[in-house]
Amino acid sequence: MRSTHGPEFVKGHGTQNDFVILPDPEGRLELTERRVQALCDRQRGLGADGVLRVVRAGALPDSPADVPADVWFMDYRNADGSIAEMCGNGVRVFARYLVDAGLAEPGDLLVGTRAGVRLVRTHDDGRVTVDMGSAKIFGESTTTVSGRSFTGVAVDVGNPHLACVSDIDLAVLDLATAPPHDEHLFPHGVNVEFVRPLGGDEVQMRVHERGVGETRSCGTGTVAATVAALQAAGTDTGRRVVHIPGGTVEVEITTSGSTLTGPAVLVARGHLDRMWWQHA
Ligand SMILES: N[C@@H](CCC[C@H](N)C(=O)O)C(=O)O
Repeated sequence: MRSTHGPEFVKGHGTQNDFVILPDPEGRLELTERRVQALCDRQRGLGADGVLRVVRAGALPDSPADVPADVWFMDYRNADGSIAEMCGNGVRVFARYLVDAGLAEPGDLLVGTRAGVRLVRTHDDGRVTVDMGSAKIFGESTTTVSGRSFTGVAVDVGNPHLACVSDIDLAVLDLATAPPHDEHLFPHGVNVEFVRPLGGDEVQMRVHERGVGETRSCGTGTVAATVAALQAAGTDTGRRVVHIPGGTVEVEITTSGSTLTGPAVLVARGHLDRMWWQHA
């Protein structure tokens, strides 16, 4: 009987921001927009917020010049098939996969992304810390959700964010559709965070992700939310514990950069059906 096995996959999540991981060291998979959409579809596919292809940087024709060829590269795609520069929850899950698969030693390792190389540290308790680089404010903007208008800061975390701090009950927001954004400030779209300070160093956040919709967590979004919450508190460095619908992460902003710490979980592994993959 002919094998029905198609490409190998692993399913994982970081605070319930979930991913299909596709090991493809030599970059042989034809990962089209339609295939990414099919994989992420929660009815006709495996279901996920995004896809993480595991490929050597040197095997990817469009990998950034500053990523060494032998580094494992996180080729990240949103559920709608679009490419994004960076994914903070994805990097943690990606690192967990590398260690689990024996492709990297536990502890410190490097991951290539379209936003540059990131230093990642896996911990024995299942958490992973990512050096997220410097998160830069590049403007101020507004959006409207559920008839309420919000002002926020535009933050570059490798990818673009609008992080809006307010005291309103986040549960009342309808994030079923994308909040409108300023096309001039965000010509390639934007991830939008709604952030509520809870007192002390804790904040609550909900997010609408570019190319996905509302997700239960967004790692780069939690960094943007922390930058915005710190600014609202009159400072530009510090730490925040960010509560998202899918769990809790910790973010630290320093004068030179930022770190994100949170869980990374591998859930299942298997093979896609060969016929399904061919027709996806
Ligand atoms: N979920 C991610 C962000 C994924 C990319 C984002 N949707 C974009 O298009 O920029 C995270 O954890 O950071």
